[in-house]
Amino acid sequence: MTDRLPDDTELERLLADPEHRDNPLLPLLSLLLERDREQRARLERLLRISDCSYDMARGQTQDLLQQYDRQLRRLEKITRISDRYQRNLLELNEQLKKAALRDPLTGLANRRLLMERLHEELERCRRGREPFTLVMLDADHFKRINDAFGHDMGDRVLCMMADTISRQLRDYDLCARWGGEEFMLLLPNTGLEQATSMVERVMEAVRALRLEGDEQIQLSVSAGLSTYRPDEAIDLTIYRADSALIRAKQNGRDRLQVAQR
Ligand SMILES: Nc1nc2c(ncn2[C@@H]2O[C@H](COP(=O)(O)OP(=O)(O)OP(=O)(O)O)[C@@H](O)[C@H]2O)c(=O)[nH]1
Repeated sequence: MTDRLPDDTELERLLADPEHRDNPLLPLLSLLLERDREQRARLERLLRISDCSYDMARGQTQDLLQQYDRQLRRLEKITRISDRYQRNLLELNEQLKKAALRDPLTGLANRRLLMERLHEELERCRRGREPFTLVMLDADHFKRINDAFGHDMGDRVLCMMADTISRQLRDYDLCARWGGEEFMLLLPNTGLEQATSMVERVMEAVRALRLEGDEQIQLSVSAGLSTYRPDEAIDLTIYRADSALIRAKQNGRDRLQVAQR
């Protein structure tokens, strides 16, 4: 007798063999064979179903992983965009802040920045530092430049003047555009004598400026100086510098005048 189980065909052949026709177990064995077939068929079906659901589950997992990857890439992109956007906003904010404190034509400090710096200087003076000097500068006969060469050339001359004046100053001085063709210098820690020689240097530099295409035009500025008196209102210092400037103009222009006491 062999260990191997007979397969279906062999079993059928045995059961159909006339030799076993009278065997009382024949109907039972036929039934058992039938049941066995059914059980195997059921088992195969179950295995197929389980393979199928495994494939489905694997497919779904891959789909989810791909979706997750896509979301991750999208998120990275959004983060990059938002970082860039924030950086742009910060830069824009900085530029706006700067623009709010600068004169758009000459790039000099505007009145607002000047007033901020003046208040800082007042604080320093209150803490016992040397006083500062204010200088009001005004281009002489500027209307003639505009009339003779046009407003655009007038603008260029103002920029040249702004640049020339600024170059004569120290790092901690400030040159602001006060109005039209008027500039204000804030010279911290500077008494009248030192301020006077600085302004003479500024005036000399302006005189040396030449307009392209017209070497004959003589540019000049008039100046009014006033040194801050401890505890006075800043408006008063400005007023005295302005009055000195008016006198410089009245006295013939291209000169500096020191504020009277
Ligand atoms: N091109 C140009 N001209 C300006 C600007 N701001 C003011 N001005 C001109 O500057 C001139 C100032 O004229 P005035 O106040 O009569 O003074 P001025 O001709 O300089 O004469 P004095 O100050 O008395 O020496 C005017 O013609 C203004 O139009 C500017 O931003 N650009």
